[in-house]
Amino acid sequence: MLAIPPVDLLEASRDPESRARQIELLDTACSRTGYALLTGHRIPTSLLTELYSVSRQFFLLSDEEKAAVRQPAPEQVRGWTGLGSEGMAYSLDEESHGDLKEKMDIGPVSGPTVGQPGAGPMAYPNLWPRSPEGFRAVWEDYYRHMQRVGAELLSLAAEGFGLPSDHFAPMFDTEMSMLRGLYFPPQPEPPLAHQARAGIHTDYGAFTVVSAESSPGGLQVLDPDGEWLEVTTTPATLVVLTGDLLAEWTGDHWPATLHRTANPPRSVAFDSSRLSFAFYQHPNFDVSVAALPPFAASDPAAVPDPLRAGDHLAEKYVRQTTFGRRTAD
Ligand SMILES: O=C(O)CCC(=O)C(=O)O
Ligand SMILES: [Fe+2]
Repeated sequence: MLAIPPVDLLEASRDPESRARQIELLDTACSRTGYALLTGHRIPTSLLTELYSVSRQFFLLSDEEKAAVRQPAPEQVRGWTGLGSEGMAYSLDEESHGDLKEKMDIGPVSGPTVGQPGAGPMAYPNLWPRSPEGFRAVWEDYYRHMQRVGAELLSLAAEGFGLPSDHFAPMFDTEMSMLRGLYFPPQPEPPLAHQARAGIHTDYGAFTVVSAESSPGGLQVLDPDGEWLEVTTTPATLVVLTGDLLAEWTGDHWPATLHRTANPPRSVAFDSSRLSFAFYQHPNFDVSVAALPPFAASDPAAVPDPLRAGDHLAEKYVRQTTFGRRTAD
């Protein structure tokens, strides 16, 4: 398959013709390969350097120190969990051993969802580590950039679907997006059978925007022929994946991307660690998600019940964090 050029957000803001070209690239990438590379995102290199630096320092603290910000409950997706604590594949009802990763999650950094349980089970306040210094400021700054990049992607998507540029904006005005830092440590011992750095899954929201180191044992997507394709990541070339809600909105014109994080080859596994940052773009808790007009079935009997975004997200996260349970209790 021919490589699809990256979507360039600077080009998309240049003039109508350049914008149309970027919209077409996004549509081709999302519909054919399930992911797009993204440049022109205007995230300062210095911020990316700081993000990787404070995050590596955090993950290299002892487990006792990191436990001060441990995730409090399965449906409260905030804070740190250690190696083997969750299994992404359980979100698809696939059994696996726990993923060989540590993770740290934050949600919105400002706005009405922060700390308001009434806004849904995922609207919990963030948990901030005391060390390293500067962690919170850097993560908040990066989160805001991700919100902006995510909003720009939704505008391009809407225009590509023949809808007004701001079609999605009201559905994201109290969004519940999430930023997850992932640390995949070296593997001195061989993994168990069916144990990956992150098991096979689709992401649950709208777009996922990933920045990651290009070390061995990285992101792979399943292509339509059933082949696992390596996705080349670097901190500054972002990777955009389409999640479950975009698949619903587009009637699978943009299928939710099946992906996983592979283990490093044994020959380099002893000293091969990897950092990755996934921003999961989630709408407001109570948004009803159904096929948009260009994709809606013409036969009313074929129209499925709309999905409530918050219910879908909460259910998936609980399965992922409890190795398959469907409710938090
Ligand atoms: O390893 C990565 O870069 C992405 C991991 C992933 O897909 C996820 O945690 O949702
Ligand atoms: Fe993912």
